[in-house]
Amino acid sequence: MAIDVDFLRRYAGLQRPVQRAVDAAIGRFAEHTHAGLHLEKLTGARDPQVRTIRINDFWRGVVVALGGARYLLKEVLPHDDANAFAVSRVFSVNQALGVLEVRDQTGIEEFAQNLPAVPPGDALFSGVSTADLHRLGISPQLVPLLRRLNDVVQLDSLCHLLPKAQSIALTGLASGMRTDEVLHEVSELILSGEDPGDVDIHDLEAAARRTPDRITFVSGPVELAAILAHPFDLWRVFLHPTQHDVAYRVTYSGPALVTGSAGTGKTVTGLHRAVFLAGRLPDDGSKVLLTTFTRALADALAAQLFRLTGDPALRRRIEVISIDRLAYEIVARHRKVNVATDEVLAPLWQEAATSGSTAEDRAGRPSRFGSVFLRREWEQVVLAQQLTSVEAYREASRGGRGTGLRAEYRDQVWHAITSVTDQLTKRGLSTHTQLADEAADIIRRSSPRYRHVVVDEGQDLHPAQWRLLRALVPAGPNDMFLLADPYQRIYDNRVSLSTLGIHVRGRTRRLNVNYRTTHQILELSVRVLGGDPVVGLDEQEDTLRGYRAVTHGGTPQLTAYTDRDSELDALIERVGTWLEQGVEPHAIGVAARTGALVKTIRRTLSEAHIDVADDKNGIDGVRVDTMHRMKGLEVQCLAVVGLDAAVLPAPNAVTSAVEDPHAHRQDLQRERCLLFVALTRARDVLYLSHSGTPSSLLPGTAS
Ligand SMILES: Nc1ncnc2c1ncn2[C@@H]1O[C@H](COP(=O)(O)OP(=O)(O)OP(=O)(O)O)[C@@H](O)[C@H]1O
Repeated sequence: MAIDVDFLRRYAGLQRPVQRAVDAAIGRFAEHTHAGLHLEKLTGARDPQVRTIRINDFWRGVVVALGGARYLLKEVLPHDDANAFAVSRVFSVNQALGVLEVRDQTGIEEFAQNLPAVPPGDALFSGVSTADLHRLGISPQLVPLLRRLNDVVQLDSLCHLLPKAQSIALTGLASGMRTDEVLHEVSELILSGEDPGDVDIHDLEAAARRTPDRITFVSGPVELAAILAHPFDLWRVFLHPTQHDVAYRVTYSGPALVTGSAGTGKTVTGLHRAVFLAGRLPDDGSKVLLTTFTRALADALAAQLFRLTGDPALRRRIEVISIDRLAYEIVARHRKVNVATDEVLAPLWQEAATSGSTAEDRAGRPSRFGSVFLRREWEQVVLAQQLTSVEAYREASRGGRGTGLRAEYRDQVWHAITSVTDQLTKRGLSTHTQLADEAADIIRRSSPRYRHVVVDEGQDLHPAQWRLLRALVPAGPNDMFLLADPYQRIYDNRVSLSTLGIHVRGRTRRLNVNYRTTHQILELSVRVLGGDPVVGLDEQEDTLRGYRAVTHGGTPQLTAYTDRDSELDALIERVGTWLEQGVEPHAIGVAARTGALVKTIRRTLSEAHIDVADDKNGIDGVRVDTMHRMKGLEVQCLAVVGLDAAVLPAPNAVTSAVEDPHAHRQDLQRERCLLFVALTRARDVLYLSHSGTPSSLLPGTAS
């Protein structure tokens, strides 16, 4: 049995007793078809393969016979609507794309009757040959009618009755595109450019299997019940053809990298991959590691995994844990671990920056390096390359770290760094990055722990974390499945996987369709990025060509206030309106650049009696967080506030252009990515505000 996405959407909206009646009817239907009983056909049906089944006195299901004993559950509708639907629809295979299509045949016939005759030579498609229409997947039965259209207004009315692919193709042709351009566009939009292989227009089942974004096959009642239990989570069941192909490919000969910008379903694809791999593991205790950047994201992954598979045996084979936690646990099995928190580290770096030796700058003045510079140098150069001596540091390449450092500066920087690391050693403290390398060493000395690893949010991992991941799984087919978006890199880790022994060449795939945000929100978010090229984990320049959203909505609103108080008053009103409109508190988010501003907003909303979420204490409410902590999450309505020139880009996170122009550009780009991450968390509604001068990162303001 197969299920259509329309059926599931409709089912989700039914009252529970009706849902139960649907469940029972499907059960009876399955038994009857197994017993070889046939459903009664409808008189006057345009397509003899369409039938209906009784749910109760008021509701009926619409079913399509795909051939053999296979049936597609297409719809569930009130009695009369179900009959009208079933009588009018025709199911067929698109001869160009191989996907299953449905058209409103009765509607098309009525349309044809009302169409005025067209004088010969004046027809809309007179310049397009029948062979070309065929090549584009237009149903042969439609061609005589298409020959009678003489303008795009008529075409628009007809398109509502046609399958999506055919309506896209005809609209493209009517707009003056060439046949090959239209074919390319349709194939991209419907199949993501995949080759459908040999198409048999009589094989409805094969066509249904080529339509995984609309149709899913279930193996039996258990799987069916699991799907019906969560009808809103369409992602669990319907994957876009590219997502499907990427997640369910039987073998990648080595590490595979899936890129795609915000909301393209990387996480969803990674979850499906983890389940697919787990399902193929022998029952000998082997495991899949599913890991990500932070604990909050790992918790979100675990919750999604729980919804994706109800099979406890499968779930046991997938370990979901953040990379920091994993490193900690591995090391903690060998020695007592105390993690150096930011509260401990910040003053240490501050002290290193303000005391210790100085070197002379070019003008002969004594100079020191700032704490942010020193800390980044330690993480991005010293720890990244595992440098353990000043000699090694003097020789090290500082690729991506801005202008060069003279030898005497390097000695000074090394001295400052060791003053901090000595302190850490003395106090028995380790940072997460240090723990990752220590854990990698431990694993290398023992043995790999997993058969496969799946890594989400890979763009922000540190080389030490990649070394750990590499050690955790033996190199070979399907060893590593990596998901990353270089446009969402919001920390400073610039990694080349190949230098870390992770070779993805020839195994990179791209997802382009954004399922989360509206076209309007995406358009604004992409403008924030500013068009500077970014380099991915595979060292290739990334591009946003083809990146698009499938839904439309209102234009994001940017509002200016003279001061913060009025901005926050407006925020209270905005959030209040969303709540009044029935948006659940946890589906509302508020993001700001700094922790201080987040604190103020939390307090302000609480004082206005709006519940604010508190994960630590399990309190549900509006999620108010920094842009960094919004990474990977999504909400229905989002307010991004405090977008003032003085706050974004954050002055303390951007090296001055005078000090280091290269680092300055990189820092600005990172701040842009951060704003991009924040804006793309919004599903339906995005509200932006600032006090005083707006941030230069907002489109339309000078940068
Ligand atoms: N094939 C699909 N059908 C329906 N919804 C989908 C599909 N794929 C993804 N989605 C939905 O789109 C949203 C984004 O998916 P997901 O979080 O996997 O994207 P992502 O690429 O990991 O995003 P980001 O990088 O921004 O965190 C989710 O709400 C998800 O349920």
